[in-house]
Amino acid sequence: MLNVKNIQQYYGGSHILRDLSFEVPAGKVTVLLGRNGVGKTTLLKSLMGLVPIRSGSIEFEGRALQGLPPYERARAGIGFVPQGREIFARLTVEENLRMGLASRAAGTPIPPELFELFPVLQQMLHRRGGDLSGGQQQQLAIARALAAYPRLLVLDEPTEGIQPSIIKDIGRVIRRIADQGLGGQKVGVLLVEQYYDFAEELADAYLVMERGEFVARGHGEDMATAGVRQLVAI
Ligand SMILES: Nc1ncnc2c1ncn2[C@@H]1O[C@H](COP(=O)(O)OP(=O)(O)OP(=O)(O)O)[C@@H](O)[C@H]1O
Repeated sequence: MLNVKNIQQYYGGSHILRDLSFEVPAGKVTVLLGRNGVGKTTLLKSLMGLVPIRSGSIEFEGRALQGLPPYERARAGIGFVPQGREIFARLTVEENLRMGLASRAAGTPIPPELFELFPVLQQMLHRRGGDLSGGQQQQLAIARALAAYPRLLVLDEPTEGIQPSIIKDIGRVIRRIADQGLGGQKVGVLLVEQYYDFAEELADAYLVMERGEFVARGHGEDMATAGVRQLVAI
């Protein structure tokens, strides 16, 4: 469903993404691992149109996305959960979720499924985002991305700084979305993660990045035998 071919990206003179090609299939979790600063966030920002690529192609469901602004990529069916969550601290949980509906027709209700996935958000609907714990904010950021019923969910380190019980909840939600879809449609997941055990548990497929290049890739069940933990150990 997402088909990326030969993308190259530069920050000024620094060559950050070096000829990357990969696919993210529907109904599967594809995990991207790598140490700090290898280019994972830059890759996600390139997919979302937040930084320009120099060359290569990004196709989603057969449609070329390169050159389109971020809101059109969101409207095409891609939900993005950025690193650090970036929820609106002064808006309520409900208002944050409504922001996620901005690409849908006016008056579209918040999908009730979101509260099944994250019951805590129902309880906190009228609290300000900034008053939630870090883990609850992360759940809100994921729910906001899901509000528009994306067919591709892109997450940048959702476990960073989150307590273990909420990490488990987030893992269950990611698995459920990949297995059961959302709003009757299949969903592919692209997950950037540094927490190896979480990544291994969820991965149907994996990619390992070093200095802007993929140095290993394969099926999730082969991660242990392929020594991926050592490749990303700090
Ligand atoms: N706006 C920018 N301008 C110039 N260089 C940048 C910019 N953003 C990132 N870089 C550089 O690009 C490289 C890749 O950064 P990126 O944030 O994509 O890595 P990452 O793998 O996501 O790391 P982390 O896990 O720490 O977020 C790094 O060397 C970084 O210093």
